Amino acid sequence: MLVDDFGREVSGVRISLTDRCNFDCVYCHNEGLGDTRGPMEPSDDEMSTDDVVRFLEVVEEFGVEKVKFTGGEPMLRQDLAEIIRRTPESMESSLTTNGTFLPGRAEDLKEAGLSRVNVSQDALDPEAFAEITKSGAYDNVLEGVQAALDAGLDPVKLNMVVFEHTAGYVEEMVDHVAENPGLQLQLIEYMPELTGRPEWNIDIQRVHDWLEGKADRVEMREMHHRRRYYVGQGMVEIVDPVENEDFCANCHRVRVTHEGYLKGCLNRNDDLRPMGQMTRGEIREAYRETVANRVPYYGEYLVQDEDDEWVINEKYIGA
Ligand SMILES: Nc1nc2c(ncn2[C@@H]2O[C@H](COP(=O)(O)OP(=O)(O)OP(=O)(O)O)[C@@H](O)[C@H]2O)c(=O)[nH]1
Ligand SMILES: C[S@@+](CC[C@H](N)C(=O)[O-])C[C@H]1O[C@@H](n2cnc3c(N)ncnc32)[C@H](O)[C@@H]1O
Ligand code: SF4
Ligand code: SF4
Repeated sequence: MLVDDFGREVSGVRISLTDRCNFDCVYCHNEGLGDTRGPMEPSDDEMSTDDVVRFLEVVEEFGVEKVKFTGGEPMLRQDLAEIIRRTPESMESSLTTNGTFLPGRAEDLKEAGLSRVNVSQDALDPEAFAEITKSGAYDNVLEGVQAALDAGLDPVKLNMVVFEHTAGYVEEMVDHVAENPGLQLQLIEYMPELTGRPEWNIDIQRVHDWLEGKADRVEMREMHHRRRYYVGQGMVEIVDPVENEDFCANCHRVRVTHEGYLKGCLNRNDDLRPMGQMTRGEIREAYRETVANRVPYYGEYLVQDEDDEWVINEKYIGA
């Protein structure tokens, strides 16, 4: 496994398969690429099936153990099951989706080798859901979650971004997973730096404190040192990257954009390496360079000045 200059092994890759989406969530960071999504129109800049598979075969040589498929909405790719089927057997594959296309397709994905799925569901209330996603697909998403459970995808994680529009629904969502075996919940800290709406922010520490009092047991996950709270039959994990040096110090994934650009960090677009029509040997080299240039975003790329403000480390200005 390759290790970067900060001692972080790269054990996983996170691949955005498309920037297209059938939703228009008010907070969407689109995996760091800004709002370039068009609803359903076909796109000619996406990696082909073969490009994705070739990349996975190369990183398998470096001992990468896990791949996460995301987007945009990755299930808009009709070749998703084929990609999963052709993913090297040694790698665990998981998917992050808005869930709308899971009914009727979850079983195929499971059969193709998908291990588990994360479904974005920000509330148990259709009106709040519609306001956030700009879609009327609430029932469809619930059906998608059930289809994933029925297909035996395990676990099925619900992703909920904690921000102004959803804060009032956190308790209900925690109770929901506590009562439903097979479901887990990820409470994701809202990232304002990629959306430009700081006023929607909620202090995630308040949620940690509340869960600490409610949980039967608390664990720390190796990746990102995320805290996991066990409540009833469910597990609630907090994903809190913002201004969190410990989170970045334990970041073990390289990312790939839908056009096939390697990228060392979600929050940075100044280290992109296009794989384009590269040969396997060239991809190998580009991957090595990406890992070699990885830096923890908070704590190294951004550092705190004397007023505790996060500013770009001088080393990286103009680099
Ligand atoms: N800044 C930052 N945010 C991340 C990172 N990983 C996940 N997130 C945030 O968490 C969201 C949900 O991630 P998911 O795609 O569900 O996957 P995950 O939670 O990272 O992975 P698993 O728990 O292993 O399924 C992402 O879209 C980001 O908003 C990371 O490395 N850095
Ligand atoms: C970009 S989406 C891509 C996959 C799929 N379309 C979905 O919604 O699950 C991946 C995850 O990013 C989260 N996300 C998007 N914008 C965010 C933001 N500004 N802050 C925190 N999480 C965000 C979403 O809630 C979703 O769980
Ligand atoms: S469903 Fe996912 S990709 Fe689509 S707008 Fe919402 S968060 Fe973004
Ligand atoms: S370095 Fe930090 S911000 Fe960048 S991807 Fe890793 S955890 Fe996220």
